[in-house]
Amino acid sequence: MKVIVVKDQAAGGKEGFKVFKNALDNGAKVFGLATGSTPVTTYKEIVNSDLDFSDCTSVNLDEYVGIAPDNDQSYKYFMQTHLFNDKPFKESFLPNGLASDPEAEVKRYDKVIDEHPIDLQILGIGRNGHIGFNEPGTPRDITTHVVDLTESTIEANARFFASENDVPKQAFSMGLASIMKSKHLLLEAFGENKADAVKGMIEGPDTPELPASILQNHPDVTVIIDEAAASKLSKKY
Ligand SMILES: N[C@@H]1[C@@H](O)[C@H](O)[C@@H](COP(=O)(O)O)O[C@@H]1O
Repeated sequence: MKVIVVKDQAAGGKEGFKVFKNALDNGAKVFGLATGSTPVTTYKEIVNSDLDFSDCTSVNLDEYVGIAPDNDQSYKYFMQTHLFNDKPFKESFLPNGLASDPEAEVKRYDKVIDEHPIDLQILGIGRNGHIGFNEPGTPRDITTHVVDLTESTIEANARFFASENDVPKQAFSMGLASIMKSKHLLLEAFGENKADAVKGMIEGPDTPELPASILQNHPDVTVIIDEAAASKLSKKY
């Protein structure tokens, strides 16, 4: 893993932007995208740049079950407002939170990923070490699936909703096996509440109990963290 420690999230956004620019300059056409507070500074740098994705495809990591794409809590809405309105892609894929047949939706999304191999996938990390919505204990050979969200994730994501009760209890998520197939991975983490997960991911045992530790097995991972998220690492990077 290439670990880059920056002062704060704003600086992290500038480093993240460089990774996107470099991928585009080297011919990347398919970008795996993530939501949450973590990637927003990277998306902001992209929006304020002259990077052009009109010839590219995006494939998002996850979406809540039961939420319509135009609902302002959907990940689709998040992507529109934080990136797509300013930087349109040729085509953009997300799981459909309203799919009436979840099994068929899972299959459809696996096909999307197979037909659009991801060149660069950006990831955040949950406080419990989840990536996408692959919670602790998720089998590592899993592709797209429906996840029952853990209490820790529901509580952490409640800040985006009126109350904790409004947070959906399930989500569609790209699986760990799908994520690991991406050519290049960029994981960002900012803030002290990510420090334990970051330590486990980089220095801890490679275990399904900390899903992000699977990245230790990927040949091309860039990790961008701020000083607070790096504060529990024993090695200096
Ligand atoms: N499914 C998302 C993840 O993709 C995200 O990385 C993580 C961290 O969120 P945040 O970036 O807001 O800290 O939580 C959510 O549950």
